[in-house]
Amino acid sequence: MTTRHGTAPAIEVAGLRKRYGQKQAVDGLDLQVAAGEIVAILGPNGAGKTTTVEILEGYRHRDDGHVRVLGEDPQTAGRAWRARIGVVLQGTNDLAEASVGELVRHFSRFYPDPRDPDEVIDAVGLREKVRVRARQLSGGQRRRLDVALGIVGRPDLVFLDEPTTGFDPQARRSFWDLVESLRTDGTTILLTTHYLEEAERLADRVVVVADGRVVAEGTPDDLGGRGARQAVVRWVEDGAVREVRTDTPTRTVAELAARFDEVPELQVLRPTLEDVYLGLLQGATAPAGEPTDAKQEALR
Ligand SMILES: Nc1ncnc2c1ncn2[C@@H]1O[C@H](COP(=O)(O)OP(=O)(O)OP(=O)(O)O)[C@@H](O)[C@H]1O
Repeated sequence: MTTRHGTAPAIEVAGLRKRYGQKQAVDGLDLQVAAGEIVAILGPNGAGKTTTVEILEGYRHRDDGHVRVLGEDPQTAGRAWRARIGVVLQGTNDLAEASVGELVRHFSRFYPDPRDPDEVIDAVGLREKVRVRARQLSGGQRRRLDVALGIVGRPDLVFLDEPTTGFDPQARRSFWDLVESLRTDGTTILLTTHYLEEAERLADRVVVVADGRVVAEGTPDDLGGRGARQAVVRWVEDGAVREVRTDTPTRTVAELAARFDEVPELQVLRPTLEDVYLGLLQGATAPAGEPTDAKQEALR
């Protein structure tokens, strides 16, 4: 992959481990992120996502494993390294008396080649709030400010830990546009999210973590063999639901179209990323819309 920072991986993690007391939060996690790539880490609550991200950001020490972020060990990396990293902290309350405009301008001064603070404020949709104090913002607006502070330094690598939690749908869409523009700039992004649609929309690659380990990874289209799954064509005939599982749904639909004027209640179902994700977590995957055995019996 050719980016403004060459071809060295942005993140390399092998055998990462972290324990809190009796809890093995990260248990042999491996991860590679190429420069310019957008990777989404998915996983249930408590899977070890935030712990991993905090270790990569240099905010938490690991017990074991190899970690390199932009070529350096985050535990020992210095200020020049930190200036290349964009961190979106979760709900910090420091500086809450300062206004949006003051904060973004203030943070921009810490970096050698910052983005224009006004452009960043526009990009996160806070233009109308530029004179409002941080503590007077709503939860979603506060989160957008956190994102602004994370990207104003024009970082090479941005960590986004659940960036759109608390966003309304419109704010989420404009945030996705913002991530797309960071992608165009060649920024590497590691994000964690519980929104499958967000991962599907933004990520080049999805990594599923459970119990502190990677259990699956792939592109959003191919995760868990999703692309190779058969489609289910379903329709109603003689008052009963009929369905066919097939690799060639277009042909099936064409055959049905030849028999009916309009195929009653025609549906073509593919497994969604959420179906595949939930299936992976259960250790067994099921195609979308696949009836349970009992329901299938009833359909026959
Ligand atoms: N500072 C801490 N002290 C003790 N245990 C912790 C600490 N931080 C996290 N844990 C535990 O480690 C495990 C992993 O937590 P982590 O926050 O990394 O998970 P997560 O995947 O980010 O979860 P979520 O989706 O809920 O944010 C959990 O069981 C959590 O309770």
